[in-house]
Amino acid sequence: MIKASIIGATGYTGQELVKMLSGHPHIEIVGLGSKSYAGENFSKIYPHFRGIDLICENPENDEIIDKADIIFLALPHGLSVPYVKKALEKGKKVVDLGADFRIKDRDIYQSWYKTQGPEEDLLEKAVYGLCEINKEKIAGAQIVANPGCYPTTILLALIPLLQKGAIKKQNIIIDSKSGVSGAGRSLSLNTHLCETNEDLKAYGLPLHRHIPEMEQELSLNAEEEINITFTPHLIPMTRGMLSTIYLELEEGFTGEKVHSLLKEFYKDKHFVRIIGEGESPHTKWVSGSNYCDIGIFSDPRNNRITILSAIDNLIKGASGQAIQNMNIMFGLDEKAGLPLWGMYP
Ligand SMILES: NC(=O)C1=CN([C@@H]2O[C@H](COP(=O)(O)OP(=O)(O)OC[C@H]3O[C@@H](n4cnc5c(N)ncnc54)[C@H](OP(=O)(O)O)[C@@H]3O)[C@@H](O)[C@H]2O)C=CC1
Ligand SMILES: CC(=O)N[C@@H](CCC(=O)OP(=O)(O)O)C(=O)O
Repeated sequence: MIKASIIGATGYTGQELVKMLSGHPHIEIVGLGSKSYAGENFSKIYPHFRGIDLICENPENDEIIDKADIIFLALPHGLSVPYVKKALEKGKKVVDLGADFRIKDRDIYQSWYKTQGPEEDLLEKAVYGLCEINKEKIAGAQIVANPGCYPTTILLALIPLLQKGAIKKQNIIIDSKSGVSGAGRSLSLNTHLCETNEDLKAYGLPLHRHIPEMEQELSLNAEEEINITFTPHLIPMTRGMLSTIYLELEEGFTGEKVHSLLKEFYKDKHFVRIIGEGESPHTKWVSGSNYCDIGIFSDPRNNRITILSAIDNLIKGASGQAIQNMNIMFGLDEKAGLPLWGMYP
């Protein structure tokens, strides 16, 4: 069995990791790191885990890293570096769910996140963990930077189209919606029931911190500097994310061709489902699952297409993708430990 520790286990993504890893055929959970609940039984924090019998421990004690083969970091950004350093020194593998290792240009990271981030030599070791695109690199990585939730929906839809030259590389406009669990478990007015229920708002304007992550990966795949327009919205749902992407077609391409191109690109990639042309994905179809569902609408009057991409922000947008990355890093079946289907209704 491969031994796993989760640091930040008491957060929303942390508890999703516990849920899926505890049913994983090749994994034994050996450590749950929590500063606020060290010494407490995990099921006391989350009673839906009654019976799991795992005690949280202070993540600053080296033991949590020493006894594991893989460490999942599910911490707010700015906190991962010391844990990653320790893990790498001890020859362990790491999947970081936060943003600290995603952006390759340190100056860009520091200006958007207002925190130091990793030094260049450490940063260089990290692979961007978008499983369907970077599988070979992930397989050889010791540290994987798990993508952000919004970037997961958007990059999975756009990268194949940029690689095949199907869309104009500029003037990409994206409108995304996220459930409230995307903001994590900590209390804030923004996530208060009375403030979010029956409300719909854009936030993070004018420039949300996921923009540089998306522009980095899009530019890499387009071999040209790409700037996007991106507006995220908060919707009164617990989980789920839908991105609506407006694109101009390159000459010779139609919505139908783009649909076929995406189908072909993802035909052997289990967790991305290209649905019928003219069909909109639902967040409910992917809720509780590791799927990303992508739909396409043609707009021939304007020579545009609209792409819709849906995930569960806590699964494909975070903990499910993190486990998929771990499976690739250890040469396991990519689907191992991940739910076959989501929750419905
Ligand atoms: N929620 C989502 O949909 C997604 C989240 N992410 C990213 O994943 C990471 C975790 O997110 P999420 O689970 O939502 O966050 P939560 O706020 O729900 O949980 C964060 C966890 O970090 C721990 N923590 C907080 N401060 C410290 C500290 N100073 N030292 C050590 N541990 C600390 C807390 O545990 P304790 O107090 O018990 O120590 C808590 O369990 C973040 O970087 C987030 O941006 C990525 C994609 C999607
Ligand atoms: C609804 C909500 O607040 N969502 C978060 C996205 C969380 C996330 O997954 O982003 P990182 O992994 O990059 O931290 C936000 O917009 O900041």
